[in-house]
Amino acid sequence: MDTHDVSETPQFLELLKKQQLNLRDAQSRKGQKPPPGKPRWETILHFRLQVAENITRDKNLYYMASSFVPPPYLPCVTPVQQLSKVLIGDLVLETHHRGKYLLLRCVTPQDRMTAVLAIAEDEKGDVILLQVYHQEQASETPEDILVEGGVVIVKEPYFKATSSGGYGLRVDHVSDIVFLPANDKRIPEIWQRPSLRGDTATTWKTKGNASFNASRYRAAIAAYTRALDCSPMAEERQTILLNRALAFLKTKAFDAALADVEPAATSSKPPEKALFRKAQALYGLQCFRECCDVITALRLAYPNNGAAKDLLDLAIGRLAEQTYGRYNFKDLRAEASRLRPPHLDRATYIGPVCIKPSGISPGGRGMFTNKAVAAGDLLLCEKAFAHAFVGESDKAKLEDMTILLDTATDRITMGAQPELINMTIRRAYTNPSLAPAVTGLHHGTYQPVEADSVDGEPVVDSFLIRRIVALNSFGCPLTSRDEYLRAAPEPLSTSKSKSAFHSCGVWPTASYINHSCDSNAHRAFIGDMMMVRATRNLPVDTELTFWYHPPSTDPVPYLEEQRPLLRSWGFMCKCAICRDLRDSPTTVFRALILPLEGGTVKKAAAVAPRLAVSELQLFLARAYEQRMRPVESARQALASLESVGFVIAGGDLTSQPAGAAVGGGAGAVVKVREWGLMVDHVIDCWMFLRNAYRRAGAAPELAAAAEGYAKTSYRVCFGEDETFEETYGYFP
Ligand SMILES: C[S@@+](CC[C@H](N)C(=O)[O-])C[C@H]1O[C@@H](n2cnc3c(N)ncnc32)[C@H](O)[C@@H]1O
Repeated sequence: MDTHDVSETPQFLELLKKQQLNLRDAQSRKGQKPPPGKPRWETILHFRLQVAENITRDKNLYYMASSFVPPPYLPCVTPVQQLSKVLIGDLVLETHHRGKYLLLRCVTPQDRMTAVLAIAEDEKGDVILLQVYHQEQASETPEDILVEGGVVIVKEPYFKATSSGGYGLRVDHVSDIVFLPANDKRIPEIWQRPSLRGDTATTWKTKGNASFNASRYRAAIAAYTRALDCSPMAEERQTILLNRALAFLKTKAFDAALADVEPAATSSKPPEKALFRKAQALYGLQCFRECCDVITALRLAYPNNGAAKDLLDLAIGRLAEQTYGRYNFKDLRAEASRLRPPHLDRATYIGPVCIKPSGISPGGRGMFTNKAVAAGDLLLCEKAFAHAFVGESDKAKLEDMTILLDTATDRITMGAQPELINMTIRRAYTNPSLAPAVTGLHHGTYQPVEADSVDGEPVVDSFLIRRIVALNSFGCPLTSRDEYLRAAPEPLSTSKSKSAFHSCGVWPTASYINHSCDSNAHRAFIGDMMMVRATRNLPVDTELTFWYHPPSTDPVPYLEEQRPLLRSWGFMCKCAICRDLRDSPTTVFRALILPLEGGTVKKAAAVAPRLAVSELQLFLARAYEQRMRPVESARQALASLESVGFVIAGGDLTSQPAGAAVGGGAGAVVKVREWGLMVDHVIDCWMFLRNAYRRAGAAPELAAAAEGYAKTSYRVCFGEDETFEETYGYFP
């Protein structure tokens, strides 16, 4: 939703078509052996040169990367011991070798492109290019994923032509590759490396500590695991587990950290470190109540632990956010402008809503109110499950953005989607307890595997996640308020350029909200937090909707309006605005003639919101205000609101005799009877009204009411109203 779709840009379309042709060509060789390739030495030398070239590449030069999505295939769910071994020479092209596995040793250092690459050999000495996707990014770890001399098992290997014209193994699912520890019995003798002298729990623990101190957490975890394999005594075992828990915390593997601290933390006299690390893991998993309980116990037993007090303060703050939706939005804004990426340490609040079968999305689910709410109420304030940020500078944009070309769906997007897919896969894989929040989201017709673990490891289907990200991710600005100000007319505008949403994220709870152009909820962003508020007064059990794609403010034909919805999400909207578009004879009639009927706008709420007309009236309200004509400005501002569905009682200045104090006495009210469509310019309409009432010398209640409605609209559009005065202070 709101992602930068470039599916109709000719140069990208051409790239996609070329790739589809290559794929078809490759498919025609399915089942064949590849022609004899370069000799082993040449393959290795060529790859080493490529790695060296990438290391010495001018770091000031950036190219926007492109990434092709191959046809989906399922992850292996058969345990390794039930698979039979094959050799490189047995592989045939464009084939998933189901029921088989390859044992490989890396014979070069790794290279990093979209995937991690290395040349690997089998036991016969044949070599092959290995491409492993969705591993930790270079920004997350200084460690190599494919280590020269390291041995891996590739389950059900997929052998295919590469985009550069060669051949290689492609591993898309994280659980389809097993990194064998050096002491693994499956490693043939010829590949075994000399063991560490002594090979005791203590030597491996010391090695783990050294790796940890060098921030090499993968290596530390592997060393601690080997130390545990050496059957240490109870006390040392506990130390090793607590050390490994800390390394897991560093890699954000909170489930694993929790499992490691649990024996010590639940013992009769839990050590301080065990309780503290348990509390940290619970915080990372957003289990704030449990986190508070553990730190409270820790503070009782160890009252001088200052770090525990700090963590308790944080956890109490998170718990208030999670339980009551109490956020300090000014702080959120300040952090979002300071932090890069703008990932805020905040909790998710799920307000008066529930998930139920939808009345709009056939056979699907939707989100409903579970009690009556008023316009402006907070329904949801959700922290992203994953959020891929694209920086503001041109250099950052080139670094962070990728063109994602999906050969199966013909969809091309520009932005951080490949990074978002990667982050989502990694988070679901690293913390299996969090995975269902994402894997349970809508995924269209994609049929995932049923198993969620194999060989004690989680199975995360990368193509399922790709599909889920395609159907459920949101494009987002750094903050909605700043985004609005960038594009707003003077004097609000801070820039002339209008930015597209290249950053994007996955907010699983908000993903249950279905689309309607005539929506009753609105989303806004501050960093990686999404606020969803009601745009109208809603009774209990109302299905909530917001825009996936905002309705056009220009008069456009119905089918054009539907195109992005149909292409990206596979449905046509049937809301009042769309019905109106479909049934009205011409766009000209809708845009111009109808509103002028009888000199006034036909009661908009009785028909359907008309954005194009509303914008025109807003323009007039502004023009009249600039010419100091409050009566006309108020009339146009009211008309603009009515054109987007507002039903408003009172507030009109026209009926007042010239020169008289207007709007006074018993009739001095302006009251919203029904809220309309919450487009951003609604705030301006209310502010023009407030100014008109003041300038015309109307009763102060009118100006106060108009400002109150402006503030509610501001809260809906930007998620908070704590910056209202700061933003609208310029109004006289
Ligand atoms: C982000 S999901 C929304 C939640 C989804 N209904 C579910 O069951 O999880 C997007 C999908 O919901 C369905 N959908 C959303 N809005 C719709 C609408 N107005 N009419 C029909 N289907 C809709 C489409 O299948 C779309 O691809």
